[in-house]
Amino acid sequence: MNAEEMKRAAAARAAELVRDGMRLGLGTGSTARHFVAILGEKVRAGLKVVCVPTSEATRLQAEAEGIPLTTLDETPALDLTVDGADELDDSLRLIKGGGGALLREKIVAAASRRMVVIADGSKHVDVLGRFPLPIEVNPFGLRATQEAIAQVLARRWPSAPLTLRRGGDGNPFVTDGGHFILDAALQRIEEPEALASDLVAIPGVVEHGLFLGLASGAVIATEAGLVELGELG
Ligand SMILES: O=C[C@H](O)[C@H](O)[C@H](O)COP(=O)(O)O
Repeated sequence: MNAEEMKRAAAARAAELVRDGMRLGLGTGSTARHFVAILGEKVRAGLKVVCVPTSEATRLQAEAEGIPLTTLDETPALDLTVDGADELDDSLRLIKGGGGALLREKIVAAASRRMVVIADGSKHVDVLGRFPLPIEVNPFGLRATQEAIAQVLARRWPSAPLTLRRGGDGNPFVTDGGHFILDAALQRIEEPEALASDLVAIPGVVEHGLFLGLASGAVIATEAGLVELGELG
């Protein structure tokens, strides 16, 4: 199986968890995209669900698929969110935000009774951190916030690069919420919980890509087949 086939296989397994009447969170990214496509097929075949998308990109795809959408204002509690991840470890701790959707993804995951991660085997790691950690910041005071983050990081990572994410046009990448993203190349995050509390204490930090205690299960597609972590049902 190539990477896309693995993503599709993980998404198809997660789609089996969906029941009539469910309120769903729809993730963002190339893996979640497969889930939304499969869900669209089921909806067109008669499945009744309402869904909250975690990004404008996912909202557009879901609309095109004919999936009924709602908002967290109308539907503040969800049954299940299915989303991809940039990295996950055996304890279902995640790094997310490679596509810049981390803020809405975290709000939606936190509003869901269950969050199931879908990924190909390359995302499953022993220690988080090889994927640069996305940190979403308010554009106001960018440089001051960047320096405050660098000081916090320097306690454990004396020379970790902290880079403002840019789009293809060279301008700063802007999230759906109108914020910027700083990517921290940390390589190994031995204590993600400690780093998470340090980051949220910095004014100007809107959110970070460490998802801790949010995922309840994962479906990981490997060459040898599907591996399930945690609780799916
Ligand atoms: O902001 C993007 C999201 O956190 C994605 O879920 C994550 O980047 C994984 O995306 P993909 O499935 O494309 O690797």
